[in-house]
Amino acid sequence: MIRFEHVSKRYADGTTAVADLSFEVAEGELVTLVGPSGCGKTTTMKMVNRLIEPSSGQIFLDGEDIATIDPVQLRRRIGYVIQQVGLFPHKTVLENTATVPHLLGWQRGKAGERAAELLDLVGLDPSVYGDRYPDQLSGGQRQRVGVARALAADPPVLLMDEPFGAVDPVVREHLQNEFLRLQAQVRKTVLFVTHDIEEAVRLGDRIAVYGAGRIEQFDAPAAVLGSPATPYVADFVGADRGLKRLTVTPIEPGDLEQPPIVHLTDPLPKAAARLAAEGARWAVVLDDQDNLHGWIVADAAATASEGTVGEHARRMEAWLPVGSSLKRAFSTMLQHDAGWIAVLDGDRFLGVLTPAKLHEALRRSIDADAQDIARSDVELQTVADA
Ligand SMILES: Nc1ncnc2c1ncn2[C@@H]1O[C@H](COP(=O)(O)OP(=O)(O)OP(=O)(O)O)[C@@H](O)[C@H]1O
Repeated sequence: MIRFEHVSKRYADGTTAVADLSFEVAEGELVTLVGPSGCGKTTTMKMVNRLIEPSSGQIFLDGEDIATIDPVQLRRRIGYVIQQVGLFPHKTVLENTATVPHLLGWQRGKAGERAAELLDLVGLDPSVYGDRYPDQLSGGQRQRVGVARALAADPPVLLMDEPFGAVDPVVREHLQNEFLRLQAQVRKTVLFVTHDIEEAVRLGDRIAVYGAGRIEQFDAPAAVLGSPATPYVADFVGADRGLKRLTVTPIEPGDLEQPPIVHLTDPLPKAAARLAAEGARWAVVLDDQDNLHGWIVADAAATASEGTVGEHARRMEAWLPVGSSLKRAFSTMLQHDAGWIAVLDGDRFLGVLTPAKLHEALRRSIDADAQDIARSDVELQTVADA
């Protein structure tokens, strides 16, 4: 969808911002460009919508050399979101969102409808926020309007330059998650600039790690974290790779423990006997449809001689869908101050993740990586020997 072929940019003062870049972003793929300040990320991005012209090389959009496309026409095919958002202060949120459809000459009503639809999509109720002005919004809400505006004319490509850079870490994580959900729906081809490796790992289908003016590694997040291509990447990714692996390692059914299970309608003595027989201190409580309700502790079950489990069960709020990252599991545990969390497949209870199991899963993931690295070393050695 977007292809760079030997692209370089030298500014008038002699600064080489990027040199000989070649890479490709597939349709519907989200590629993050990550690297320290001044390494050429923004220059790369601005060459795609021709805010900056390359000194040499070619960039193709859907097979077409963008140098041959009129810049105004080109920019209509490309949504652009920047950190400063750049909303018009004297226009309402709805008018701001409808900017591009207006420029494209859409009927007023149609443009307004589209803008409202987009605001809804980014989680802003148009009936609440549509008539507000940008200074009546929080920083996070302004960023959402920026994303809605970039998507309004339904461009196939989205360029995002540190779009969540100016908000605090909690709002940032929120916006990242919302954006991932949104991207799963709209499947745009996205180039996303960030200097934050965590953000790059969380959002990117693939990551381009920039050194000074060049890409040091272009790979899937797990590969960048697990087998950095150069010492520079290893250094940039950081020494705490184990922690970062939390982000890319999913909870798998095999990671889960199976505690005793009782049902809401079970008589208490029966549940108590079950717990005693298994030597368990607590059991998971399911409802009649086998959906998660909560848990019951052995003491509560043993001291009451009548009634049902439902009368003594506690609700369980700490749960996650299977496949969620270990990082989410960890933060859910902390947030609920829970010693374990329930893992579900849809509504179906699969088992529980405990801190010990979480640690095991993390170890497994790091070890698998180490083996991968060892294997690729061996392969390189074999090639060198041949
Ligand atoms: N108009 C310009 N004239 C001269 N040099 C420039 C110009 N714009 C950028 N540069 C230089 O080109 C290099 C790459 O800049 P660029 O903005 O692409 O980096 P970046 O990776 O996006 O950095 P940051 O994360 O700080 O935004 C830097 O050394 C910068 O100083």
